[in-house]
Amino acid sequence: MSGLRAELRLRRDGFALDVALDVPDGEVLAVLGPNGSGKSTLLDCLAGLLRPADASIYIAGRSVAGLPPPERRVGVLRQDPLLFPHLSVLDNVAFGPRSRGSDRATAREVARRWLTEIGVAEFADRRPSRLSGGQAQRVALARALATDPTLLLLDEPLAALDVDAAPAMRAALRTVLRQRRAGRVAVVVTHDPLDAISLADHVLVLAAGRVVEQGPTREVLASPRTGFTARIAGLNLVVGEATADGLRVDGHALTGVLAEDAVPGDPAVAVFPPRAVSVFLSDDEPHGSPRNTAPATIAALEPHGAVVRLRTRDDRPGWTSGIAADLTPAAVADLALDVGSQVLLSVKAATVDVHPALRRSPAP
Ligand SMILES: Nc1ncnc2c1ncn2[C@@H]1O[C@H](COP(=O)(O)OP(=O)(O)OP(=O)(O)O)[C@@H](O)[C@H]1O
Repeated sequence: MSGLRAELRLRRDGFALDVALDVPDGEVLAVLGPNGSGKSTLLDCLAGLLRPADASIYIAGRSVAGLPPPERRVGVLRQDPLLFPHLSVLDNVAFGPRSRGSDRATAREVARRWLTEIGVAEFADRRPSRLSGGQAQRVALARALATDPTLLLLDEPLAALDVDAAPAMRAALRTVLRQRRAGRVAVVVTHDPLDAISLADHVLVLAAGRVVEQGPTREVLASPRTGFTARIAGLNLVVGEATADGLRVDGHALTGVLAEDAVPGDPAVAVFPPRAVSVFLSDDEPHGSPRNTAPATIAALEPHGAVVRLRTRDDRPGWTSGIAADLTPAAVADLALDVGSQVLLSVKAATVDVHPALRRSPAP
């Protein structure tokens, strides 16, 4: 048995955590949930900082529930990089392999390799006080990886970074987590559905200490069953392959804005909000951007606050399958829309963000 498998029950005044999870080897789980839902508590249990009596945790087939943190082979990255101020960047990263028995030269070689991998090798000789917050956080990621953890725990690794520093860290996380390295599972706590989409194979949503949703990332975020997930997701997600100017889905093009690290030919996901989708009758002249206009069939029309949310059937090739669009009640009446109506959907290219996505099957 490999991967991560855990069943945890913990009680403390006014709060109970009750979670079962199972992450296959090499894969990434994103943990989402409102404040106070138990995300950090879950990570602390996995790391061994909390050791509830009622727990079974298997990492790579090894039972670790009774083990203290250093014996679990778990790497942890928190919002605060917590680097040793008196050591150079290189020695901060070499510290893990050193304490696991590597000699100094080998530990430094491992450290250098990870610093290079994460793109921060140029800071090897600096003290942490001379790093920006974003650089320090990337060094902390290299430090967590240099211990060769079988479980990598990331607790909101982007939350403390400002908007300028976050992209480099996000790219570093994508590089590392997309390797889908055999013998390693990663669990990342995040508030950002885009990070869940681009980093994680599976999503687990916690509410008040319990799992309220769990499953493949795209399924959970595309068909949210709870209000919380709907609020954080609430976006159209179209999976395909990146092109030079957008996404290709089943041979059909969707023009959009490519994220910096999206590579044409690689798996990608296009993301756009329901309010960015315009709806026309099939026999109307196409409006908006003709490039992103394609036919769809209405599957459902439901009130959604002040608007009507339309969903399309997911039975045709291309990007218009299973899409949500928000319309005013007046527009629904004007167009005489009903379930089964044939319509044209149009979405402006500028509102379609194309992000790298994970490959469907793990790398060999
Ligand atoms: N050291 C502690 N002792 C007692 N209760 C705690 C402690 N830390 C957290 N709690 C409580 O445990 C519950 C879960 O907290 P936890 O920090 O795991 O949630 P979270 O989902 O990580 O929240 P956030 O998104 O705000 O970080 C909360 O009710 C919190 O008040």
